[in-house]
Amino acid sequence: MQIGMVGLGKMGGNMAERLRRGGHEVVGYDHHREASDVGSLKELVDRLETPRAVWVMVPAGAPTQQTVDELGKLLSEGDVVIDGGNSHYVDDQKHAAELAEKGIRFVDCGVSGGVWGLQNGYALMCGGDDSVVQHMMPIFETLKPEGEDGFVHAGAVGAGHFAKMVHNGIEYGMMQSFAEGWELLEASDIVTDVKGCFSSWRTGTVIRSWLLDLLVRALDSDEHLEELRGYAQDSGEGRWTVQAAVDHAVPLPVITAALYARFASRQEDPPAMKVVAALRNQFGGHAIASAEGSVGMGADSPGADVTPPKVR
Ligand SMILES: NC(=O)c1ccc[n+]([C@@H]2O[C@H](COP(=O)([O-])OP(=O)(O)OC[C@H]3O[C@@H](n4cnc5c(N)ncnc54)[C@H](O)[C@@H]3O)[C@@H](O)[C@H]2O)c1
Ligand SMILES: O=C(O)[C@H](O)[C@@H](O)[C@H](O)[C@H](O)COP(=O)(O)O
Repeated sequence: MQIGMVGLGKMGGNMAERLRRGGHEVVGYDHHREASDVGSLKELVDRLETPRAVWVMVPAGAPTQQTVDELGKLLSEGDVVIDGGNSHYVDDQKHAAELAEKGIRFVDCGVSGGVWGLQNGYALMCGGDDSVVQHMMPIFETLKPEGEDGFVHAGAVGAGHFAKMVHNGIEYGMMQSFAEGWELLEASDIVTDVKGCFSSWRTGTVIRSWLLDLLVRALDSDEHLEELRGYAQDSGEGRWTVQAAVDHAVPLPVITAALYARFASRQEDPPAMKVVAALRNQFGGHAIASAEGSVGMGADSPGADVTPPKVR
């Protein structure tokens, strides 16, 4: 099958390669000219035979919106746009409606597998009409991992990215759980081979998993993660998962805590904890750490000369 790929970065570049290896013809376009087969989105569209199929694999938000807007002007009735980036499912519903005005069909496709997908295949979660999903099946079959699993047509437009969003929420919780277990083991004196524990858990245990394999891989190159800062970004999926949970009144304490742990990781000196320290000092005369780094009540500490209330 012939397909256009917009965005040839870590994901789109490897996906184009996997599709080519699978016998498909791929025309790639990226802002970075050296990675591209064509010089513009218009040229990409002109190179494809109708009905055309264009896979969008650029960052979610403005880059995806801009690409969908431009494709809406360039494509024709019967053509297909697939958004494989980590877009918010709410955006899918808007994009599908905009493209439908010209008879252009839309599929949202959550993609998982990261930079390992070229060799392992990409897990795919699709949303859209059955007819257009069936039409694109040769592409999905080549991208997905071998075997029966690794592909789902999750529902109507938006369902693919909704499923990917929840997948990523689970990913946040699992990673945070490994992280906390690792910190506790490192802090203890009892266990002297922390990496050995994680490595041994890869076989036979209840928690054996790909994330565990990847953690052991990271520890193999930096056993105590001394080369890293404890700083974690997020690109939206966790926030949207928590927002959807609020909308549906579904309690997600683990995923929410994992998201908040990332926010906390970016704070050098957490402002909220200043309030907690100030209040402990006010009511209990408890020690505070000064901005300069010393710890203590200080000569002018209110706790130093306050007579505590009598306990009845
Ligand atoms: N990296 C992952 O593990 C992973 C996994 C699944 C999904 N995703 C999603 O896939 C998408 C791409 O991720 P990535 O990791 O390949 O990012 P990336 O930054 O490696 O690549 C994005 C590419 O898109 C190009 N680009 C940006 N805007 C463009 C535009 N308007 N027109 C043409 N090209 C444009 C950039 O030049 C870049 O080469 C994102 O939505 C991301 O969230 C990433
Ligand atoms: O399933 C996957 O392949 C990953 O989840 C992938 O989608 C990507 O690595 C996330 O974009 C990271 O998301 P955060 O930046 O929110 O951690």
